[in-house]
Amino acid sequence: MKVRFEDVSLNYDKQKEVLQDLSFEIPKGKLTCLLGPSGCGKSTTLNLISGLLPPSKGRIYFDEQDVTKKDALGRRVGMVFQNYALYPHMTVLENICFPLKMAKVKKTDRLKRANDLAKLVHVTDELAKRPGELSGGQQQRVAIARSLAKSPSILLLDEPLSNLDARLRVEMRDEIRKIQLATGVTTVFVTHDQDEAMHIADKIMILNDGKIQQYTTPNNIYDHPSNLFVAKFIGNPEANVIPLAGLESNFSSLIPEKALKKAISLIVRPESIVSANSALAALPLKFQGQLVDSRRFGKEMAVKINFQDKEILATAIPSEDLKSATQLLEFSLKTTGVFLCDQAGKVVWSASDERIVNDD
Ligand SMILES: Nc1ncnc2c1ncn2[C@@H]1O[C@H](COP(=O)(O)OP(=O)(O)OP(=O)(O)O)[C@@H](O)[C@H]1O
Repeated sequence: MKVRFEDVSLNYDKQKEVLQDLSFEIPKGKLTCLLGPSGCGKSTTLNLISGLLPPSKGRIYFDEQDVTKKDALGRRVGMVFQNYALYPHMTVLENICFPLKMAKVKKTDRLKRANDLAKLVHVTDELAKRPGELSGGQQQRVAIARSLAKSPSILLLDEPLSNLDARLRVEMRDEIRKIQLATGVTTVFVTHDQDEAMHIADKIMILNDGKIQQYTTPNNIYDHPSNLFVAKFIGNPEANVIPLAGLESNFSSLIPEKALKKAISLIVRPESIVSANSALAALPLKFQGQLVDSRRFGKEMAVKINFQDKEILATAIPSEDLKSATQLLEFSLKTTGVFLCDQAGKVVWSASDERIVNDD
């Protein structure tokens, strides 16, 4: 089932619009992540899809059917929340069966379905236990099985992994992806964790302040951010932002004049700064900066450089190229992860495709 929003707005208090004129389509059978900082409107968007909240304006479609006025039950969505919301007095089997019991599905049929789902989410050995006897990860598996029991049209997951420890998060993240691929259910997954979204999603919608910043594949988001917000929000450590004033002449042979005129900042990912003599230095640019600090964390390097009176971070300069504590470092840039943006934060040039993006 695909989901379509047409100019959807929402306010909770009839004053400030928490979401403003959202129009987008969530593709059928794919996993889409809603990603953004706290308060950007992710859960509100999810609740509009589920029917728990009616929009203040606009229309919502499931395939071609207008569901704007339908409630959550009528939309047949499955929901999983971060706190699992399992019934503590019921066994795992009873929890998974519960939605089917409410729907008056025959006992033999619901037991078969529950057993099939338990197998899918790997909780077959826990069926007789109560939620209190399970780990967080196991509880979340049961919650997912329960939400899938009635073959929902869409599965909605609201920060489902945030109560789990780091290792379990990664394990469950991969597990959810496998379950989604095995069932083919259209899934919307809310997270504020970019790593989670990058690993699990077919498409990522980045929200900020109630507006869509960019909506595309994880690789596109990383390689071709549409604006400064996305470029800084995605990528860890964060991209460096350097004022372009005084550097324009370095770029004049590389960049069309029109783009250069508009550009005010250079955005460079830390891994895109390389030693000038490196074979990876793909752009015909050379800069000098003062080494401020360097640290190695296992396979990772963190080199701080004072450049244009600003401290920037480089993670791809090898320790062999660092000779003295305060040396002048000559560095260059890779073609990937290098962008120019204008006053409004819009990316107007991207080194990786050497074309003007957003040329209007
Ligand atoms: N029931 C409500 N009444 C009034 N304002 C609300 C309500 N729920 C959310 N908001 C406001 O709407 C905005 C979006 O909230 P929402 O919960 O959708 O954000 P979010 O991106 O899911 O945040 P988080 O990651 O912190 O859960 C926030 O400014 C929030 O304060």
